[in-house]
Amino acid sequence: MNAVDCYQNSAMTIPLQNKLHSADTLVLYGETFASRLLLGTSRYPSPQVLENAVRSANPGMITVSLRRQGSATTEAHSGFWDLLKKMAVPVLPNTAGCHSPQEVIATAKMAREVFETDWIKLELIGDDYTLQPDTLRLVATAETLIRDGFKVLPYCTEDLILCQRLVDVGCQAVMPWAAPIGTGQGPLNPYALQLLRDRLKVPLLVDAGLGLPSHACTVMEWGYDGVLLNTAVALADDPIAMANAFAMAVQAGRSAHLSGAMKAQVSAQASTPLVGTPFWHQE
Ligand SMILES: CC(=O)[C@@H](O)[C@H](O)COP(=O)(O)O
Repeated sequence: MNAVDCYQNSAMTIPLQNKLHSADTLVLYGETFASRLLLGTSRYPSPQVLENAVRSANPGMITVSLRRQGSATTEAHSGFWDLLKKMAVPVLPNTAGCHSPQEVIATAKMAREVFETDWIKLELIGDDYTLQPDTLRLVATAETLIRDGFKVLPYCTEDLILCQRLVDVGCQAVMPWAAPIGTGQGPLNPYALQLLRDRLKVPLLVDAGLGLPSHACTVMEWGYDGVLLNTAVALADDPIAMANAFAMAVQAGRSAHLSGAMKAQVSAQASTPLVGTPFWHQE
C-alpha cells in the first residue's frame, strides 16, 4: 500500500475503499492531461513570474495567443517561445483576437505549424465590448477546423443548443464561459451551466471570467471536467501563490464532485447522534 492508497494520521491508517479519485485524470480527444487546470500566459508582470506561476499551478495545458505574442522569428518575441519550450507543458494555441472565420482558420493553421500541434482553442469574437463569442458563426467554423484535423476546444457561451451543435459537428469537449473574459465575476448563470452539465456527456471546461479559487471549485463541484483561466492568476498580487490556490481549488472541487455531496435540506436535521445509534443506516 502506498501513500496515495491510504489516509494516515498519527493514530491510525485508513485504507481508501475507492481508488477512483487517485486514478482520475482529464481526458480530451483521447489524450490524458496531468491536471484539470488550464492556464493562460498573458498579462503577467514578467516572464519570470509567468514561469513560476506555471510551475506552481502545474497545469494540464498552457494557452498561447499567436496573434498577441507575435511571430517566434522576431527577436522581441523569441524569449517568450524559448520560455514556453523550457516549461515543457503542452501548449494550447488560441485564436484570441480573431473576428471572422477566415481569420480564425488562418491563425489556427499558422499555430499548427509554429507549435507543431493539432490542438486549438477556438475563439471567434463577436463583440469587442463583452468579448462575447460569435455564436452564430462558431459552429460552422468549428466544423471546418475539425474537418481539417484540428482538436478543437471552442470558447462559447453557456447556451445549451449552441454547445449541443458544437458537439454535433465533432467537438469532443466544449468550453462555456463563466463570465466575460477578464472580468473575474465567476459563474453568472449557474442555472444554465448546471443544466449544460446535466444534458451534455462530453467533457466540459469553464473558460473565462473566473476570479477566485472558490469559483473554480464551485464549477468543479457541479461536475465540470476542468477550468481554463488567466486573468485571476496573472493580475493577483502574488500570481505564484494564486496559481497554486487555483490548482488546489480545482482538485478540491473535483474530489467533492466524485465524493457525492449530501442533499441540502430545508429544515434542521440533528447531527448529534442519539444514544445507541451512532451511524445512519439506509433501509
Ligand atoms: C487566455 C485566454 O484564453 C483567455 O481568453 C481565457 O478565456 C481566459 O479568460 P480569463 O482571463 O477571464 O480567465
